[in-house]
Amino acid sequence: MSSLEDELFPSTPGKFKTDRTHIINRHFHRCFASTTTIFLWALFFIAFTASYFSFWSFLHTGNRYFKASWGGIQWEKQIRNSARIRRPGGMSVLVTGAAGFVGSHVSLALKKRGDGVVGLDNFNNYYDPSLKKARQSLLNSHGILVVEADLNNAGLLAKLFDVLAFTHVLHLAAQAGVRYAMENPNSYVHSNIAGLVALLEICKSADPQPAIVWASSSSVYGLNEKAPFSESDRTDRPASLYAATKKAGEEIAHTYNHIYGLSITGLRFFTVYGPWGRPDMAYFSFTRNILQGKTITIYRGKNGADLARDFTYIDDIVRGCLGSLDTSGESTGSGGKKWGPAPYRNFNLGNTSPVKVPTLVNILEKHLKVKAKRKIVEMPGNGDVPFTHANISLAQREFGYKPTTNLQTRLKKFVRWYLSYYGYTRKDIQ
Ligand SMILES: O=C(O)[C@H]1O[C@H](OP(=O)(O)OP(=O)(O)OC[C@H]2O[C@@H](n3ccc(=O)[nH]c3=O)[C@H](O)[C@@H]2O)[C@H](O)[C@@H](O)[C@@H]1O
Repeated sequence: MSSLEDELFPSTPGKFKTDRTHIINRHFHRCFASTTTIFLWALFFIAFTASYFSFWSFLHTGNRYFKASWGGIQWEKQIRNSARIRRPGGMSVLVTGAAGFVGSHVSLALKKRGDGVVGLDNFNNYYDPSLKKARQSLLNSHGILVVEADLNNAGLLAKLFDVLAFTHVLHLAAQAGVRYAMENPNSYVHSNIAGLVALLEICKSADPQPAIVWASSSSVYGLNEKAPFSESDRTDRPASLYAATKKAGEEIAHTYNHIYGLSITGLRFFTVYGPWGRPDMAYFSFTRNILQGKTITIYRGKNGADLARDFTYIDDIVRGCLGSLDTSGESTGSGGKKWGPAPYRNFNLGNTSPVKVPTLVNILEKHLKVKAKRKIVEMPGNGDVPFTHANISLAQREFGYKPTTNLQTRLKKFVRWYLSYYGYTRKDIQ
């Protein structure tokens, strides 16, 4: 069977080569006999080389232009439409990780109140990309464009800021997940370190510079035992590479604030849950396994102590993100210099009431009306911390952050979404 490769190359290369050598030699000597001919040949050679190179360079740039999922007049128009501000004093926000759990929720909330939003997401397959695509469709239906690209694509980032002077960047794109860091450490460095620096480099050079709000994590408290966790507590003992990259992110952010005058706010999210959530998280995977009759593994800490998390509902997190954006203050740099100090802030966004993991399972059982098959195992040394507990008074003081929801009632909302999204009917769970 002939393949494309067969068509590009002769099936028996060099077959006639020896037979034709003497004829070629005779032609060669005749042609190069006079200096005029040599001169003409030289001209021909130069012309040929020049057109060869310009042809390849055309192909290269042409390819980029035609194949890229971004760029072009139409694309720029879509960006401007998506970022159009529809309220007085509104903002135009670049949301990275817009097809993610928190990103999609905040993008919608911004759009609904009249701010302009452009999303960016690399749609990686850390978890089912079809869920990310579904979130993207939802955003599209509300007039939000989500550009598919990686943070490390400096050309694209530069182009975005070329097309639009974003007033704010909400940076939520990251390699998430505490335990996966042992499997794929490089993905954390790629997104949470290199990607963050790539973004800050563009923001620092933008004129005007945007204000930045970004997702840090409660995991930066690591082995901290003092409860509840306050922003002034130690964060120099991370328990996972994930936490270490988030902590490094806070230090990197500080550097860009200090040198270039970027206004930067880090949000330490505490185990966020809710509809359209992340399938890798415990509340989500427990739900899936319970419904499928599979055993769930519940980790237990030292001396049989239950693990606990300050589970925080997505709506509270959205309010926290909006509050942070609204109070972010201005960046003070341009042309690689800063003209005065700019805000540098870190806030806990938690719920202030930790819940034990077995209690989370009890609540799910109640809403799902299915008994879980539980397997209790000792917490493996894979980056987990025994508990998290947020002190949120700083965020409360700065922008009135006040979590209003409890796990019991809000998990019901998640379960309802889960059942409908995955096509369960009432009959399936009775
Ligand atoms: O708040 C945070 O800082 C972090 O919250 C979550 O991390 P985590 O709290 O570990 O959330 P889950 O993976 O949902 O785990 C919740 C609890 O369930 C436990 N768990 C998890 C999985 C499992 O199979 N069994 C189990 O008992 C974990 O040990 C943990 O105590 C997110 O995955 C991180 O991206 C985020 O930064």
